[in-house]
Amino acid sequence: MEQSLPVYILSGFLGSGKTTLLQRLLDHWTLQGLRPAVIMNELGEVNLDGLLVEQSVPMAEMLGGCICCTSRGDLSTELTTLVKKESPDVVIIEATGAANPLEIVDAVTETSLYQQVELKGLITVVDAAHLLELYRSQQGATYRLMQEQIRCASVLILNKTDRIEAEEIAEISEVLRKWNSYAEILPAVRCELEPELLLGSVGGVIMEDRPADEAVDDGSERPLHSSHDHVMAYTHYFKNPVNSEEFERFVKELPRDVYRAKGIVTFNDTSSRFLFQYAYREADFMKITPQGEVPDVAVFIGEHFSSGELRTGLLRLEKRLLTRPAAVKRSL
Ligand SMILES: Nc1nc2c(ncn2[C@@H]2O[C@H](COP(=O)(O)OP(=O)(O)OP(=O)(O)O)[C@@H](O)[C@H]2O)c(=O)[nH]1
Repeated sequence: MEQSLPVYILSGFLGSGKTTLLQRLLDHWTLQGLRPAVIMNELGEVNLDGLLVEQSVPMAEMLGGCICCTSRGDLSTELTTLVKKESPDVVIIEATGAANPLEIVDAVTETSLYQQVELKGLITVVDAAHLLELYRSQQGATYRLMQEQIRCASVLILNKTDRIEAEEIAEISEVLRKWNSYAEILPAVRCELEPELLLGSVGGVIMEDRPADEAVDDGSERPLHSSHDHVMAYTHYFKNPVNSEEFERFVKELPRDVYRAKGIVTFNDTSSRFLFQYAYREADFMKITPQGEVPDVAVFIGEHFSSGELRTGLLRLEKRLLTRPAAVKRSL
């Protein structure tokens, strides 16, 4: 199967240092011989940040609104078009400072239904001085939005530490830890971080395409790779059709921390393919005949759930896991 295209979301409040980081990451990928592409979203009609990005980097711009306030479909379409037109090796979405990142997560995973894209994680850049000031006054919409952006990050960059004292860095790090106990906190000035270190800390999503023999459940306690990270999205590409009743049961029994799921599946006991939607504990299945080549895929979005467990359950439905008697006994 083809490798999935990694997608990163870059979030953070206005002026926190997102563009500074974006440029660092683009330089890093370009030096590695990769072809990055960018989706930029600006509140104004002119993309000033975009002017700072190398002209050779393909870029889609969504101007005049914030991604989460315009239709989610727009971002999803934009991403699909960019992938088709530019065949990048990696995509980064710089979200406007006013956007709620969870809406963007939703739009990216929407695209996973039609394209081999995989949300790797969400990087949130925090302006240390700005947050400290807001934390001390504890109010306002900005404060709440920042809190939201911090809460759903898979890695936090505590930027602009040159603007606060050493004790304050410790103080604000504690605040970040309180709001998000999963994400690694990386203090920085001008987002000067080793890109490998940063990207390595994003974690969160299991690589789907491991060889089947690695996925054999031998009943041992060997933890699945990153199964308890702060996962926001798990994308599962099916290799086999599944039984419709078993799949419906699986969806119905999803852990509470998974609050959204969607996908396209082929059942081995029906003639049609189905689009399924799951939100707020309700599932909906619709017959579809997709245009073109569309993979069977399911995306699960939530907080702190174990993607390893979901993956195991789905592999089992696909009969890609060899369940040995010992393992069966344990689960009874
Ligand atoms: N003192 C200080 N300034 C910084 C640091 N990082 C970035 N800046 C400056 O902060 C300003 C905003 O940085 P950007 O990278 O454009 O921030 P942004 O989050 O993309 O801003 P928006 O596009 O408005 O959301 C720029 O003038 C940067 O040079 C830092 O660590 N310390």
